[in-house]
Amino acid sequence: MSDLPITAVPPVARPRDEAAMSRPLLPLRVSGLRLAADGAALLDGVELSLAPGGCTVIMGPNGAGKSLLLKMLHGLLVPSGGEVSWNGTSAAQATARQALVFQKPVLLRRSVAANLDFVLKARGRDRSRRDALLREVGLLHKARQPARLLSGGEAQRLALARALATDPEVLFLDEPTASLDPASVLVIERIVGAARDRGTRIIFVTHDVGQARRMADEVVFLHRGRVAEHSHADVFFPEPRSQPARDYLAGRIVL
Ligand SMILES: Nc1ncnc2c1ncn2[C@@H]1O[C@H](COP(=O)(O)OP(=O)(O)OP(=O)(O)O)[C@@H](O)[C@H]1O
Repeated sequence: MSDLPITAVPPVARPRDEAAMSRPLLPLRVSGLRLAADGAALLDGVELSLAPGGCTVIMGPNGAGKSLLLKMLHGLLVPSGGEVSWNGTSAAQATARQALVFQKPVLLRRSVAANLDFVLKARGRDRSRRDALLREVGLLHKARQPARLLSGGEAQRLALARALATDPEVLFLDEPTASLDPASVLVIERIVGAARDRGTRIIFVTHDVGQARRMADEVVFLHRGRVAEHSHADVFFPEPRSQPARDYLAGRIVL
């Protein structure tokens, strides 16, 4: 739990807005989004519109605000100003229809299978899907093994299966392959790509330019807490418009 002055959204029950629940979560509109701590703006004036479908990759140098933006879009942090609207639904109310996979997966100290059983039961999903999910991420043969014995790549695949078990409309990934070997990276990318092809909206933070090229339909480039560029991947990689993005892609230090 952070002791920093940023406010996490309290886990309180909110009244169900039935009309909002039946609408798809996209398009997303973010306007004037600001997050401040101790008087310093960590995100400022963030404007962003995301259409339904596809994969948006968020890139930018260390400390640009990528993880904070993801957490605010997912309704885990309260903005200091501005608005996040998922097709008229607030970020806090959209959380349960989304999933977030972190760089370091947090797994239950139970078997691989029990990690999925827990989520399927908690979300009222069909528990017979468990084996199909484990097969999809190549872990069916490890179903009875304690999750704590999984390798880093296997643990991340289980975290991804757990996220997909909730049938999220939006899947956020925050550097999910940062410590994995190249083969595991490609496995994760294949699973995420398949989810995208089934209609899950993907929002993916990565520093890996090769991965961004493979995954992105469009790129949001953050710099110093602001959106420096938001372009289609076919435009961003060959001809980035902003100087920070040009420097970043060229491997130059971006401050
Ligand atoms: N709870 C917090 N309170 C105050 N400042 C914070 C808090 N969390 C993050 N920050 C600061 O906000 C800035 C943006 O952090 P964030 O984690 O979003 O960066 P990032 O773009 O994801 O970076 P990286 O690529 O290094 O993961 C950083 O300067 C960080 O130190």
